Amino acid sequence: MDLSAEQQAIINAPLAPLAVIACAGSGKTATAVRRLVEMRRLLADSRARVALLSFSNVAVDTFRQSYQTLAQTLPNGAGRSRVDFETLDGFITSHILRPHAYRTMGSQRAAFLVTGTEPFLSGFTCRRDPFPLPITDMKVGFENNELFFYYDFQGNIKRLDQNAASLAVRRLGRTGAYTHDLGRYWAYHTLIDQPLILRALVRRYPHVLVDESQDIGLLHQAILELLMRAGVQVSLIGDPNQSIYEFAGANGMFLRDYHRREEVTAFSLTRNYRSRPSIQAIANHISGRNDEPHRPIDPGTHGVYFIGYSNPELPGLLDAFHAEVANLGMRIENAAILCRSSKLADQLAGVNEPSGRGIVKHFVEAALHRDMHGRFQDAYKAVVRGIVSLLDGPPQGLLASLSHPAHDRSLQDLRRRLWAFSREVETGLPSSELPAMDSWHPLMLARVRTLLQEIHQDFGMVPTDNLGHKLARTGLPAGPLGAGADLAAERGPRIRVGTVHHVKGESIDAVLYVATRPHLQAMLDGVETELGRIGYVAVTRACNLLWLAVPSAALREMRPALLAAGFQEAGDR
Ligand SMILES: Nc1ncnc2c1ncn2[C@@H]1O[C@H](COP(=O)(O)OP(=O)(O)OP(=O)(O)O)[C@@H](O)[C@H]1O
Repeated sequence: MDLSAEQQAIINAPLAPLAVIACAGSGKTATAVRRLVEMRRLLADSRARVALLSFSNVAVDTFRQSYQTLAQTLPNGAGRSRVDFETLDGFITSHILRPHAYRTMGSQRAAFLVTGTEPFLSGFTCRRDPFPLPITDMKVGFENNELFFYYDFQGNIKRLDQNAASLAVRRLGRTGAYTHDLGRYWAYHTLIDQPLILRALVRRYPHVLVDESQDIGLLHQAILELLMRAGVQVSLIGDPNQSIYEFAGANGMFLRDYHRREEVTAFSLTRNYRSRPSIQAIANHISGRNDEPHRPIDPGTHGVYFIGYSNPELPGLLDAFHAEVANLGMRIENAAILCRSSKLADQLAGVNEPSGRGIVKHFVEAALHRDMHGRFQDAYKAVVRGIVSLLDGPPQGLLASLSHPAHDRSLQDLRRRLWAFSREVETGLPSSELPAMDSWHPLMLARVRTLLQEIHQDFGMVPTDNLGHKLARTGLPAGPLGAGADLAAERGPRIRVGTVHHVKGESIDAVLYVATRPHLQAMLDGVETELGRIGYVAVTRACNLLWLAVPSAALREMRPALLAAGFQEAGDR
């Protein structure tokens, strides 16, 4: 790869904290992993380790694989294996929470994550008027160097009575349980209460590199600040204009302001390797930046178009996009239809509300995810919810541990068994194309019963009584669960539909972004708001073809601004 001068400068910078602000498609992955190799070269035989942290397991795996190839250039014995790749939360969990937090929590057992649906949590609430707040709705903020408890009221922060909240959190802490937010709270306090742990971490990881740093939340920042004060050199790399997790306390400010610190050196990446110049021009218009396209101008039929839609016309618009992708010789697996909300994504993908009642609904949902939409991960998670609901007093934390693969390796075998059940039509969850009442239901019941017996025998987890009653067939249709499944099969593979959040970090050949009027307005107004940044992320995923679907009712008013931004109107090709 022919690296740019900007990329080289970052890779070869001295061993010190860096702040790298990069535009979309600028090769952050390639740069960060090469920087890591160079850091390892500079550290030579030092026993110190370097951690490269990101926010998704996919990103972590990409870094790991890429490093394994590139690190071949390091001399033998240069400590090349002393690097760790993890998600930021994974790092906090494996180095602080799991091994050490129980002492600070006053618990007799190792800390464990809960998803929020575990029945025992109903006994944990925080005093609040007029109704107590479930502890799972409690959030932790960070202001003026202090943590505080609050809850979200229609998008606003409402501070809780701090004493009452702290009492509730400590009571839950004594059981060893934590929610995502409370996990970070306990990690922070563990580092303060147990300075030996902090010192050991600094010795082990004197250098930490955080990719996608715009996603660092306030509590993550609080933990990183403790590590930095104790001596860890932290480098941040990311794009503040792609900060789309504000609801989780990540607004990109930590990254944006990091270069102001005395010990930090600022760098930037301003060349987009991903998108055609016409797409890059729109990205510049939205972000107010002047980033440079790497790819040459090429007039072909690919490009950027807007097109009006009304709700009844949406299926036709999706078909037209599908046809255009095929016409241009692109692969449909490299195309995506994106929107802001998961509700609209489900509607566009044709996901129906699952039929059936109670626990049966989980299995119906799983079968539909698998058979109609090819969403195997979602199918697995629905099966996990169904099976855990059928266990009598399941081990605490089981639902969360099974749902988040990275969190607990001891459950590998059970996870495999549940994966097999959720995938295998012949031996596990039956096909949604069977008549639901008379064929799918009895088969499902018999196979769930067998699976529960095996789980009892092999893992010691006892099933509940009255399985037949809990898995009654009430509310199931006489015909197939996925009415229309035959039709879907006949139409062949379809372009995937998802939210913008789902495709963060990806390069996608052809993108159709289905926007509402507020989404469009926010995007055209720039990247100051989160909604505007979501539009920026959607646009900058596209390599070659970008279609923007605009509500017909807004077309007249928005046309001038869309043309000014660099879009062409679809009919004008
Ligand atoms: N020097 C280079 N020469 C050619 N291609 C490059 C170079 N650097 C990176 N690329 C390519 O650019 C593409 C985009 O890179 P990458 O996905 O890392 O971008 P990114 O900065 O993470 O983008 P985003 O933040 O928008 O997800 C990749 O296909 C990568 O291989």
